[in-house]
Amino acid sequence: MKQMSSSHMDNIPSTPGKFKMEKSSYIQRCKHSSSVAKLTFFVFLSLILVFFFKSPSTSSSSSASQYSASSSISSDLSRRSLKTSSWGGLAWEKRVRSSARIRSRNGFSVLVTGAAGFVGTHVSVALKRRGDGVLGLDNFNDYYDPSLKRARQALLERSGIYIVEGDINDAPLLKKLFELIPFTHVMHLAAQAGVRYAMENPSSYVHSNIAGFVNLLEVCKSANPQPAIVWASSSSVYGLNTKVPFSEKDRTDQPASLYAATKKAGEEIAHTYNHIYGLSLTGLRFFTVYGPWGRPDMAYFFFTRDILKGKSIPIFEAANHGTVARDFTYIDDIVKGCLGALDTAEKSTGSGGKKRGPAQLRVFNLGNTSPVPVSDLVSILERLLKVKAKRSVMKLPRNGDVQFTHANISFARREFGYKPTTDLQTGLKKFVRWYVSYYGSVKKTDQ
Ligand SMILES: O=C(O)[C@H]1O[C@H](OP(=O)(O)OP(=O)(O)OC[C@H]2O[C@@H](n3ccc(=O)[nH]c3=O)[C@H](O)[C@@H]2O)[C@H](O)[C@@H](O)[C@@H]1O
Repeated sequence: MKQMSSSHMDNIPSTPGKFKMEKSSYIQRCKHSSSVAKLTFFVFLSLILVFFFKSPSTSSSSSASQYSASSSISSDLSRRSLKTSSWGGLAWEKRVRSSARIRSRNGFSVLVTGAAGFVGTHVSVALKRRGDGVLGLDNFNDYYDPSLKRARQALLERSGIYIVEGDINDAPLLKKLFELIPFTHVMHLAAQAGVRYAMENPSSYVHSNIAGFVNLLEVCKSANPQPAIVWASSSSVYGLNTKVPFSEKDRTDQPASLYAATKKAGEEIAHTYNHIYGLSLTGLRFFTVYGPWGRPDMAYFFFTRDILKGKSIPIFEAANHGTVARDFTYIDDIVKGCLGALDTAEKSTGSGGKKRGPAQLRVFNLGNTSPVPVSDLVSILERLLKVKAKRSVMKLPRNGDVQFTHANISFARREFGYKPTTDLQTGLKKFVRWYVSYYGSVKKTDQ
């Protein structure tokens, strides 16, 4: 097994694609047209295109709300992105090759989807640091502040990692990447995350976590060689289970949110592609991952922001004042788990879309094994920020949250020595240090 490197980045500074309009080519063509009829036609066409691309459900800013677009529009968009997306060309291919170049003996070449995301950024840096070739893929959607994703991208660029801007639903783009690079592994982290947002925008979960995953697997199964795939599932698949700690052997057929249901669907889809095509697939059930460069939609992150702003913090509690708790897991421990899973992933067995023998299929819990009540999380933040939180205790809303998570990690420990070492207090200290350095120490930060 390769050495696992830690990814301390606390001190250094998934979803429809982006569509760039090529208005100028139309304008130029209009200029050179001798026929008035042609001119009128092109102006008309341009107006339609401008209207189409600027309409709220299809704007190039890839807004979170656009996911509610109908499936016919989104598949139409995927096709359009081929004509208008900015990838391709010799300079682009050179950047792709250089980023994916392996720099250590027996190194991997890894396609990291969701590379501008929280876990994706940390995993990419750790892989690069140990000499693996890393190519990122991300659509930079605005489910949360895209400027944070751009800052992570800048961080990766400084490590020599290029992020291709595109969507996992874009099959021609994925095929092109596999044509250029014989990836040994795919670290698939692009997803629509967040439990509660699934009630607001269900189709974004289907688009990224189901359609996008299938699209990626379709390309991987036809690639030659087929890569081994490690991908992000979620602790939320344990749903309404009450037996703790959660073991991989437990039932996962009672999801409490559509998010959880799409991750569970991903696990079943993984089974199918493993069974039919011989793809090596490892799903990682992450337990509430937190840390520097984290996701602003997660409680520890926006609690920090709101405590500093003097805003009140909604702390959920279950019926009869029941404790709501999470097995919060620090990002560096998760990175070690991801690398351990990659290092022990066996090769896929198929080629040219045909299975040649049985392939590895695994699912692991990656948690911290010590659940902490949300109210204790707030107390730790108060101490670290030296600000008293305005607590507003409220009933756990019925929007997908479960009361309790707790990982049994013995399988990951046995298979690749996974052993989390960061408790919540230590991890949050690193997060707060990063938060203050990133957003400034001003208490009334506004992001
Ligand atoms: O473990 C996982 O698989 C999941 O972990 C997190 O989901 P969650 O644990 O719900 O994380 P947060 O949204 O940060 O919530 C943490 C805790 O704070 C509580 N909370 C959240 C929001 C709020 O306003 N108040 C509040 O008390 C939640 O009920 C939960 O117990 C991530 O958001 C998911 O993407 C991920 O898949």
